[in-house]
Amino acid sequence: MLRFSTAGESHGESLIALVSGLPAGVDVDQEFIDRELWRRQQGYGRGGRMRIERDSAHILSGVRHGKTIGSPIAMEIENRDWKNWTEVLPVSTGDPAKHKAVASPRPGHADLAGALKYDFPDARYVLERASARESTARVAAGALAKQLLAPLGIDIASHVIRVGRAELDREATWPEISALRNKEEVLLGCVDEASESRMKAEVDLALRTGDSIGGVFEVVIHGAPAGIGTYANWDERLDGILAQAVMSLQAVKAVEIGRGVTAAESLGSEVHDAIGYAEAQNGSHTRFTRERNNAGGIEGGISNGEDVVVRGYLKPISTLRRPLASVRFDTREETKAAYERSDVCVVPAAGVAAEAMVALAFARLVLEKFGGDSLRELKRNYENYIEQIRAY
Ligand SMILES: Cc1cc2nc3c(=O)[nH]c(=O)nc-3n(C[C@H](O)[C@H](O)[C@H](O)COP(=O)(O)O)c2cc1C
Ligand SMILES: C=C(O[C@@H]1CC(C(=O)O)=C[C@@H](OP(=O)(O)O)[C@H]1O)C(=O)O
Repeated sequence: MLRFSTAGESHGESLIALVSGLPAGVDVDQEFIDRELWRRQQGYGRGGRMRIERDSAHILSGVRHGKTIGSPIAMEIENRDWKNWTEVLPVSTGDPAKHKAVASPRPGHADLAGALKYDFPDARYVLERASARESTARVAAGALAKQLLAPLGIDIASHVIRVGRAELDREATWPEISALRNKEEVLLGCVDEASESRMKAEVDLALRTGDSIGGVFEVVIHGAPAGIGTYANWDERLDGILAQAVMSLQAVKAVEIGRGVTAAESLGSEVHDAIGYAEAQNGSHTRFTRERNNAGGIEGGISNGEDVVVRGYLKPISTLRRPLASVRFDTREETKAAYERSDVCVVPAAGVAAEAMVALAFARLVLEKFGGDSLRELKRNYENYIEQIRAY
């Protein structure tokens, strides 16, 4: 079974990703992993921290001569900012006088709920692990899942469809979405220049006014066959599994499959994707066709052979330069919420982290369905099934 977990705090020495259950023989390209980590660091509206970090995964185990060997893979990503925090946040007892309290909880962040739960006098330790710095380790793990899926012809990319009130005003195609990954400069990860400059104006307004902003990203799985996930049991449905994977990311407050949100206000004839039949097209595993994909490639909890489309809705960042009202942890006096520094907009970065989560969730289901202790065995099983689907 493909499993992964992460460890590490935002200003600790490093982050750890531990991935087990990958078959042997999968190519692991260090440059690809680091490029994914770079992509997660990009986007207009990020704070000062991204000028400090230069994320790179150091592979500690499970890979030899550039290929997986079937044993657990541990990766370490250094926090460059750690050296600025060694006295404030030492692992050993240290000097309590050096502790820098996060004295008043930030509405929207984990500060208050976390301090109450773990019985901390302030929120310093809470934000250390609640921080989305953790998503770095997920991206490193997700890069391995992507490298498992690539030889099966399954590819995953994301783009931004909303920042605040500014929305992408046309449909995006797969070639456009996938090409965004090759850009050397990322503004807001949107396929359309005019829409992107409206999105930038939304971020500028938040920056100017000491506010913050959220938005919507879309993750697309391209090239997947029909038949992944099942309606047979509630916890095996592909839509449910992807929703949990994406919702687990910091600041994601809603998940949509295909056009799930607007479907609720539309008629069935406008929503459901009529079925046709034609000769197999390039790259398509089935000869059943759809003119549109409002279902987002999933029906009955099963992939139906169309692109799988998952959207994540991000609330605005919680830390505000012009903070909301809060209360001091120590005296209970009214004050403003804590502010040190912060991102203002993270929609493209969250999209990259969501790609990783989607890749890990999908790779797990692919491995469960097709099995195999080596990539060769997996590919043989997979290609057999693709043949079956083609011949249906
Ligand atoms: C890539 C990324 C970067 C983030 N950066 C910040 C930040 O700089 N400041 C902040 O207050 N929240 C930031 N967040 C959001 C918080 O991590 C998140 O709101 C917090 O952990 C509380 O969790 P919740 O929003 O899921 O309830 C970021 C989220 C993501 C995905
Ligand atoms: C470090 C990252 O994001 C951080 C996520 C984050 C939060 O509260 O989630 C708060 C900020 O941390 P800091 O106060 O150290 O600047 C962000 O920079 C990252 O994305 O790699």
